[in-house]
Amino acid sequence: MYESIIPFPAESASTVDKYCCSHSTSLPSLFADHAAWTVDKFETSYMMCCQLQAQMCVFIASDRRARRVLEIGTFTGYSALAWKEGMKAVGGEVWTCDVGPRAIAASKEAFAKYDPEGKIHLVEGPALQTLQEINAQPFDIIYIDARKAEYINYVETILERNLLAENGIILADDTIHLGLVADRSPTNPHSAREDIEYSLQHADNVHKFNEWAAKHPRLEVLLLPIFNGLTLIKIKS
Ligand SMILES: C[S@@+](CC[C@H](N)C(=O)[O-])C[C@H]1O[C@@H](n2cnc3c(N)ncnc32)[C@H](O)[C@@H]1O
Repeated sequence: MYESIIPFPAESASTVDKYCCSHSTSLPSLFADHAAWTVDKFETSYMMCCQLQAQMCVFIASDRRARRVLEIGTFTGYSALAWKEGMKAVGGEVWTCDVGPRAIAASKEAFAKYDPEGKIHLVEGPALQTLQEINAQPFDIIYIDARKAEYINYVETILERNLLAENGIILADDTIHLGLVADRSPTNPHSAREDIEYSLQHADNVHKFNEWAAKHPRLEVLLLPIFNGLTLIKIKS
């Protein structure tokens, strides 16, 4: 039996990633165009999810026959476009929110170009306010990809306001944060990063969320070591 993470040196990991992308259902060309545009315009383009994760969003949305997705953290709109793509057969809609002026401007530009039908709704403002104010018709998928220190509050508000549809799923991104949630010893190569103080702060916040979610009596939780960590959450029936 293999462990859940098979270690690869960085170069092999990149080759294996490309292999997985090219052996998964391909994305329309707009995704490569938009990713390249984001890399060109944003020094923080690493915040955008990777191609394989976008392929996963498309797959999950279509597999679950989702009609309404709520996304917390738009950035330039790459993952929102993936949710829309996954719901194209049913004409589903995405509500995505961001607070950063540059992200808002960039995603507006992207949605004007790639979503002329207006299936993606950009909500401007802090996520917690959006979660408090958004029309409480339930969502089939809620994707959390914004401020790590607020992940607990996001899920608490989702529960309080019944924002998740019956059999709906919450996906919380970046929940192993470079493995630093579990291992910050020198054996983890990321413990020697230049931005280690910042990364450890992130990891602490994510760790608090992971502990809280795993112990929550109403939640069923699966933390997967894919991408930068992805937690699947559903409400116990
Ligand atoms: C990791 S990026 C999102 C990436 C995007 N989901 C994608 O894959 O293309 C996180 C985004 O969350 C936004 N953000 C951070 N704190 C926020 C908050 N309190 N409310 C709303 N958005 C926030 C940031 O401006 C940033 O654009």
